[in-house]
Amino acid sequence: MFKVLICDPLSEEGLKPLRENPTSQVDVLTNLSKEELLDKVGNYDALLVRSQTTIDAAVIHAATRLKIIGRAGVGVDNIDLQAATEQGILVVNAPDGNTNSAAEHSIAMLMALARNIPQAFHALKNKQWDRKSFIGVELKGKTLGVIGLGRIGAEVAQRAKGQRMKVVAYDPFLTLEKAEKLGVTMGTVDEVIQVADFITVHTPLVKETKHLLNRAAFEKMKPGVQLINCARGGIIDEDALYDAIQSGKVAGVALDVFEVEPFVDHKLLTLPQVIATPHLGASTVEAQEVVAVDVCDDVVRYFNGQAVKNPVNLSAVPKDVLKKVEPYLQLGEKLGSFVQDLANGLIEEFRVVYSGELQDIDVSPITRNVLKGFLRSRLGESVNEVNAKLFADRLGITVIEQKTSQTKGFTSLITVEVLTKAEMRKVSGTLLNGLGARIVRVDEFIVDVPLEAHLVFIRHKDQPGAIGRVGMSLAEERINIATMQVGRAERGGAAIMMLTVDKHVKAKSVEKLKTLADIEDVIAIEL
Ligand SMILES: NC(=O)C1=CN([C@@H]2O[C@H](COP(=O)(O)OP(=O)(O)OC[C@H]3O[C@@H](n4cnc5c(N)ncnc54)[C@H](O)[C@@H]3O)[C@@H](O)[C@H]2O)C=CC1
Ligand SMILES: O=C(O)C(=O)COP(=O)(O)O
Repeated sequence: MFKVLICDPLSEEGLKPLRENPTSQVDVLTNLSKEELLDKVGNYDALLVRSQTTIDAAVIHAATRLKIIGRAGVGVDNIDLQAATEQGILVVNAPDGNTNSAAEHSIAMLMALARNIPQAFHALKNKQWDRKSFIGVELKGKTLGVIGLGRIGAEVAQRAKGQRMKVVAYDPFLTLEKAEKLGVTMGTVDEVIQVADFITVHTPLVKETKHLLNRAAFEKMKPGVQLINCARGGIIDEDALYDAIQSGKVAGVALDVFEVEPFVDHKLLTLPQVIATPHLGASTVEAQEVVAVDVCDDVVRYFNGQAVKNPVNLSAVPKDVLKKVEPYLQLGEKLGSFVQDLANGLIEEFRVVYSGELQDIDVSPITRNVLKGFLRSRLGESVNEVNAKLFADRLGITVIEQKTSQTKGFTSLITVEVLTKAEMRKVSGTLLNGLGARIVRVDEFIVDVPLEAHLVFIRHKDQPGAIGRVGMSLAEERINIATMQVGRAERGGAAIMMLTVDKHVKAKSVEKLKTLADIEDVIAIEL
């Protein structure tokens, strides 16, 4: 059973994946004060929010059993991602569900701004039939500057072209190919703001975009420019904006987002040139349903042990790739755990080699699981796929992911190699059709062993009686052998036994096995 706390209003329809999941308990507690949130968050495994609840480091530190934070929307600037990652908390969002709604809202704001619709309506409500004060401008033939041409920016650009506007855009991460496909002219931020009649921003709020439109930027803009911000408060410097409106440089502004939200009183709203909505870009029935379904789906996937679709603090993997790597996640974790039991001493290098059908796809989710399995045995349960790489970095372990065309006859093969000052240990595994996860090689020995809970790895001399003595010794401890594989490098030389047994082999039984003639090393492995 996992407990989910929902802190901001989410679509009830969208909560179905969670409500229908028999192993989840959902508590909807909106409008909690910071103190109440700090007090309650420690009881939950999952936390779902929109933009209103701030998940800062204090909340994360109080969230001692939290495993996943779901942001039912795009922007994660209200979540301390660094603190979440360090604590091994996965953050997921819903990046696609509200694109259309946010783009439509931006266009609605653009048109309302150009034709003074809110101001005119307000006058009418105040019983004034005033046609002179609200003469607008046409969009046709005007230039729209789009800053940030991602999902929403691109949709806005396309719609603006439908209004016969010219579109120029700035986005440092956009390929020319995509810009060409959208039929948009790209430029630097200065080039864009110098030619635009209307400017709309669609970037995330990050260090680089904080006050991107500041006093210096306003000076470069055309006199009478109009601005739209349906992305994040803080991309436009509100104090500089206020002054630019007062000076007449900026003729109109449409704002859906603000530097501090929520508020009831804002100095920008005292100006007649400013129209505004209270962060409504994503507030449609359709968007809310989809974003809630998307985060709830990911939460359920997470607790079912499946890879999530929209991770924020892990690299995202496309759906078709996820489908291919998913069956290997558990194999990866078990191989990591296995090789940890084999290797002694300070680890210098940790290499995961992929071949066969894994050769051409993004295997990073598997590598994270291998590393998690490996580090968990050393550092405990606090290690997970979210923070495994961070822990490896801190331990000075170099993690290398490698691909090779050498399949050794398997459809796919994962080999984990661990290099310490003293030795190099390696183990290879695969998924065999109908037989599940198998270990197929340990160091230089070929084996075929199911990856089961209790394993015993024995190095011995290839001499008559060695196998029998091991069997007898385990029988005396009432440990039943389920399967046994024997391999040797050469007749009479170094050899190994790989046993799967029905119960945990305790340290004293391992020590007893080590005293037997021709037995060189014994390792009990728990997966
Ligand atoms: N008002 C509302 O209710 C909503 C607001 N949003 C906000 O809209 C923004 C954009 O969302 P999406 O388009 O879905 O995100 P996205 O990630 O698809 O697009 C963001 C774009 O900004 C670009 N970018 C990043 N740094 C930049 C920089 N320094 N200068 C210029 N461009 C830069 C990226 O390359 C990317 O193309 C986010 O801040 C999001 O939080 C999203 C949905 C609803
Ligand atoms: O998705 C986003 O980034 C938004 O800004 C939407 O915010 P909301 O979920 O409506 O509080």
